[in-house]
Amino acid sequence: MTLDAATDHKDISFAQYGEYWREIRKLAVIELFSLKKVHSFKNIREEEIGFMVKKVSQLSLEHTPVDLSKTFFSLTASIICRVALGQNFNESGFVIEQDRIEELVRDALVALGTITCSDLFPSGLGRFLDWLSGGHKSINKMVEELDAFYQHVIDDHLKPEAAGKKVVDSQADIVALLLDMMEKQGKKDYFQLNISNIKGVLMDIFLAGVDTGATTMIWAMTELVRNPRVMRKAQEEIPTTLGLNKERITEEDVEKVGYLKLIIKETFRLHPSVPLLLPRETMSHVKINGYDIPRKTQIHLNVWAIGRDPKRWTDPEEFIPERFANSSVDFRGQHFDLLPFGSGRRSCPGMPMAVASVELGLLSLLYFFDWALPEGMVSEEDIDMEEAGNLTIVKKQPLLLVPVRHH
Ligand code: HEM
Repeated sequence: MTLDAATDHKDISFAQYGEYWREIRKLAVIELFSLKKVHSFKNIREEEIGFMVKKVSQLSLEHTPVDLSKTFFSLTASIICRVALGQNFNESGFVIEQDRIEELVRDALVALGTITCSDLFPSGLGRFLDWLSGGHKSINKMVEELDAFYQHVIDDHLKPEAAGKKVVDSQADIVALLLDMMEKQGKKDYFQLNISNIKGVLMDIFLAGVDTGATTMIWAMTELVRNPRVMRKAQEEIPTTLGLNKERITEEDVEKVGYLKLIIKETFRLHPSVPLLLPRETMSHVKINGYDIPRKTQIHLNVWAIGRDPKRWTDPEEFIPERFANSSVDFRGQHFDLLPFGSGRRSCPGMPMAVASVELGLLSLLYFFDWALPEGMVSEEDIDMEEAGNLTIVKKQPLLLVPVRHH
């Protein structure tokens, strides 16, 4: 389900539908993803990353490899659960296991990225073939489970005792904000935010926010261990800038460490987590590079290939963060050579939130630990770089590294 699917209003016209969608997106961008809002969740990010460092520290005593893929997924799922739902995995009474949420998010993304028979044959034939293959059953089951989870969280927010947690509190979570918007909305005839819309927005935030952030951190750490020169340079700069006596890293610290920002840009270039962005549809006939593209053609933009295009980048397959040192190229949607968050009206509204978590997460792991290859792996070249997925691209094999706490 996407924001588009968040409306039950089946009897509205195409124009009204567009207007309806724009309203939800506008609300989301202004109310949920503004810089002020992102800043208000700073404590949550810092606290969750503190928990992650603590867990990795405990594991470092055993001198055994840590599954960083799992660690990063748990981190982003915990942050999104707190920011969006006000649900803290570290507190008791959580209605669904953290592992199960991660599993559902992964399965839902695979299902969304899979071309079904109904996509190819939108008539009854496609639906019949899907029914025969049984694929729709598992998707329905997954959506039902997530739906029940969101409903539970919404019911919790509607309880009288939750009233104190309302939006007066600058840290109110996204469900509280959406319920507040619903309560205060005016009476436009076709745009009425309802509970289904709220679940749709939550579904979008979950599917868009958990996997992408984790994937970016996994690839960044993978590239760092595969490129010891870059890792050394980062690990020299960090203590020189921040000193050695910090008990925890804050978002203010991130601003002081310039090389880390270049590393993250380089990771976005080589490993954009949504390699084909979201599909677009042409509104009218257009000609691009001499090719005729008819109206209503679905378009996929391959930002993965653009990031590796030798006409645009020197040594495109190499991980060289310095290429951005004296360059104005940025990933915020203005430079078409680097589009990990897309561009234009459908670009990622969660970008500031995502970048804040990725920077802080990586900086904390680099500040407190050195990272060694697991036993049996002789050189960095042994690290598997195979990619998997469809809508989002993950590292196929989990990233296993041994943390060595250095201060
Ligand atoms: C490093 C992490 C992230 C990356 C690389 C990323 C990337 C993207 C991309 C490429 C798109 C499609 C843009 C387009 O087609 O032009 C997108 C959409 C979206 N992202 Fe992100 N994203 C990240 C994190 C997040 C987070 C943390 C959230 C929410 C908290 C989020 C919320 C969304 C939403 C709601 C959409 C759909 C917007 C729409 O339908 O118009 N993203 N993201």
